[in-house]
Amino acid sequence: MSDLSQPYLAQATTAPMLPLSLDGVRFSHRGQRLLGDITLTLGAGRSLIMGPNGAGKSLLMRLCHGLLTPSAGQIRWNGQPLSPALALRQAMVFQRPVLLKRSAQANLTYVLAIRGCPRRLRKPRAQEALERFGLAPLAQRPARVLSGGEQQRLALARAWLLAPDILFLDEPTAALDPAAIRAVEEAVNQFHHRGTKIVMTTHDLNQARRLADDVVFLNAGRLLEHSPAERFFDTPQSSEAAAFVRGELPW
Ligand SMILES: Nc1ncnc2c1ncn2[C@@H]1O[C@H](COP(=O)(O)OP(=O)(O)OP(=O)(O)O)[C@@H](O)[C@H]1O
Repeated sequence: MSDLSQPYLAQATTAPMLPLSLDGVRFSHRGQRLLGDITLTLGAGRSLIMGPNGAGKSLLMRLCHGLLTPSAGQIRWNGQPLSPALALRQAMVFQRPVLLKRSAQANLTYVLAIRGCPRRLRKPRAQEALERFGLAPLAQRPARVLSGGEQQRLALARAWLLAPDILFLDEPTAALDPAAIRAVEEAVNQFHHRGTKIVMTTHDLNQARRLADDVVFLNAGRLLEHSPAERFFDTPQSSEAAAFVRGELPW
């Protein structure tokens, strides 16, 4: 009997993916520079991307995840450009998760099937993930009628089965109530304790204080600061970050 808490690995490569490094990364649209030039290195741990509305947080994550292509500059994973094999080793969870019109359990067995997990292992593995994220009683419920917090945890359970080296989360707790926020934070920490690199955006300063190992602070498409969390919150280096930490920049 295989250990269901261990990931089903179908990766073609297991070479370390970190550090994630951005060198002069720029993103322009119709001649307007929306982000740039970003030079940044992210190592292990939980990196929280913060900044006011429109700062470029989502753009930065989408570029790193490979959903967008930089207009200039380079993104490297341990020195390598993103390849299809490396892309399989990262996952992204959005504010409104994209779920299949099937049961919660079937959303999970589906990704296992796609990744080549043998049929007999799919349901037990899906069940383990549902239990891990407190969703076991909802296994047969259509995923799309789950509450916002439940959908978010289902998206995390699905990511868990993919055993990503890197997990990107774009405002995963926006519009959730405090209990649901805590549940998502606990889920994020389960990934962290498994050794998954977390890159996450949030507007919630308290959440960032609870989760962050380091903070990337963007304002108006520019990188103003990348610091260990304690330093960012205690002695922000720029006046913009200081205003943001005091809650004086519009979110
Ligand atoms: N695909 C795109 N095409 C054109 N403009 C875009 C595109 N995506 C984002 N933008 C613009 O780029 C800027 C940064 O957007 P982004 O979504 O990254 O901000 P954000 O920091 O995540 O903001 P918020 O906190 O409001 O979610 C915004 O002005 C946005 O309108």
